Amino acid sequence: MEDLQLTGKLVVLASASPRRLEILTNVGLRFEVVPSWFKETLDKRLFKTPHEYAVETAKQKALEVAKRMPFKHLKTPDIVIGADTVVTVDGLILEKPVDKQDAYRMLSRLSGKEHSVFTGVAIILCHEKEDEEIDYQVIDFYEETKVKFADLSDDLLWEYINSGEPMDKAGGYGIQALGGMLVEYVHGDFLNVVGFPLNQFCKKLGLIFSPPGSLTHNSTQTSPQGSAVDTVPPAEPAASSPPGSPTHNGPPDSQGQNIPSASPAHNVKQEESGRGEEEVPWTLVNSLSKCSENREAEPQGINDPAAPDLTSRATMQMQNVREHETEDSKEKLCKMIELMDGFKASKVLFTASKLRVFDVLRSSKTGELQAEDVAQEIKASMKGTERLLEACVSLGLLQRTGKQYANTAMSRHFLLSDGPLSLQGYIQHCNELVWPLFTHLETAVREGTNQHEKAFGKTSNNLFQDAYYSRHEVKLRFMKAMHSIARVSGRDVATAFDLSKYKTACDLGGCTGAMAYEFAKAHPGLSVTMFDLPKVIEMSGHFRPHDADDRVSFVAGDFFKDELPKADVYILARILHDWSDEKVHILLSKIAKACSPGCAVLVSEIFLDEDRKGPSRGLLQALSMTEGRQRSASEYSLLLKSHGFTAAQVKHTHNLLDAILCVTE
Ligand SMILES: O=c1[nH]cc([C@@H]2O[C@H](COP(=O)(O)OP(=O)(O)OP(=O)(O)O)[C@@H](O)[C@H]2O)c(=O)[nH]1
Repeated sequence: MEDLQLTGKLVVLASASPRRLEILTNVGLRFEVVPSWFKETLDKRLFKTPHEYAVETAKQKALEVAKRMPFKHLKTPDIVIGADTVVTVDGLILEKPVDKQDAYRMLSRLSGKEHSVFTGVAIILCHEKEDEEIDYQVIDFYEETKVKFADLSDDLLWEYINSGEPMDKAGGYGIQALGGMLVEYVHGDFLNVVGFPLNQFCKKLGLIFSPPGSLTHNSTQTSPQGSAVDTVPPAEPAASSPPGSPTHNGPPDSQGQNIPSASPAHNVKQEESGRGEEEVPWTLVNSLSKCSENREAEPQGINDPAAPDLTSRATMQMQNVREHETEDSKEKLCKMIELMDGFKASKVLFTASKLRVFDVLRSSKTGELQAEDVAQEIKASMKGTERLLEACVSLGLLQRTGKQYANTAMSRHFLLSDGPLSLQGYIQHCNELVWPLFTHLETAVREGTNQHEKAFGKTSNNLFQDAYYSRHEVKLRFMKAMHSIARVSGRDVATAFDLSKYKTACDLGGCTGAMAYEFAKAHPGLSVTMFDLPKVIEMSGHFRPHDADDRVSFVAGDFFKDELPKADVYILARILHDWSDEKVHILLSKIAKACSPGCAVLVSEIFLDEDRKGPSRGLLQALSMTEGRQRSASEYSLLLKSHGFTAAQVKHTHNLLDAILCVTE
């Protein structure tokens, strides 16, 4: 851990893939996610091999983010990671299917055959120079994994396609989930198929960042798979470029290039978000990088002399099947236990948050405390505190070394009350408002009504006027909840679409203004008016950021009754789900009247899958709704279309809220 050379560096994953996020989070890498806007449209015919295509796409994805961040996010990353996964079969490169028919074409081509999965990875090291220009060093590599599919009937394929799983996956399947059922064998790195070759990535990181002395820097490292280092001139546009184009100073995947040592060239930056320590198990990473030359010795499968003979392979396969079946039923049992205990886990999180356990641990000198010190700080019993802390450890909210408890990276990220991405406001809302409503779920289901009266002893005809904004402390709590959601999801929503042609925006029901500030930050040419009830506006000052942008202004009014401020783009973030279709029509018709041709409406909500089978976050939320309903992207698109807003672009942000943008003709 002391060896860390990533300490204080801003590491960015230039990917919207939730799998890549999970793989890298699981190993303790601390990073920000900035999905790339690079369109995967490189001309495949220009590449001699599929892996060159994947590597170049990965590189362009990462470079686009590395070059955008200093302007759009006003900070320069130190390291940007991009990746691209493709499947190759019959000389074709398969990416993500565009629709169900495309998924069918892909999967029926894969049926009964072995195919290759290539993931290209690019690691961009950004060096700020004295003249404020930035140097980009590119280290890229790829990994190949062979996968064999069983013979698949059309019925099975369609059942699988209708599950919705294939749509955002290279080759149209997800090996980590239902798609695993289609697979006979995998030769090579499993995580490479899932979208990120973790093992080789760690080796590369080890070579780049291992501390001086433990490895020789700038010596020639031979990589088992293609690995190249380029330096990209700072003025290079992030446009698509085939191999050999000016972004390359060397061949696209020539082997045996130098791996630069990034550590000496980097200024260590300490960011407010607490990127002070890294939790990557560096000893492991360093040993992996040292082992990389031994890779060829691993048994590769059927043609490998080191592989077991046929008889023992058959026995092993039978054992695998049995183990798989037992594993499968164990997995189901685990899922059941998780569901049964889910409410306890939520309540542990709520209680630890309410008692300020995470803040208390952070405030201690060393960042760690023993149970008795925590008990004293939170004014609770020793026995109860110890149980709570242990439960938190089991849930990944805390970590314990000996008797000392400390926050995990996840808690530091989301659970400190003053963190930029703090979810405390929303957690408190869940504890104080949603939890009591859910204790009456059975009656809510029987009666089809919201249980506000049962839970809080008050009838509410208008949830906002009668419940959320009736008392000062309840209003503040509700505003804090909305604030934390807007802070966590705001940047992804604000950057979901190119809004550069618009000059003014109006965030309707924007509550504390957090979303409006994110839009202003993301779009330097945009002025944003935040429009909400007078009762809300009078308290929005509590939430004003220190560096508040004066392009954001606040106007009080009721969007159902009052005239709307004029704007080129109307933002409805987390608004429409609260209302019936009838009320949504009233609001949209008011917006349509205020709009001139070319104006846009951006709706940000949890989008239900088209078959309404998920995401469960949206469907669970619906259970405590009053007159509103959760909708899919196409339902929102239809509502908007009926008021003349067409040409819908949908963005699944993989954050708390998705977004759809529609424009008037
Ligand atoms: O078995 C699996 N195979 C592939 C995947 C997922 O498929 C996609 C591949 O697409 P791509 O590399 O273009 O990445 P995107 O999702 O578009 O995200 P970027 O923003 O990085 O371009 C990838 O998500 C794999 O994880 C899978 O899940 N299982």
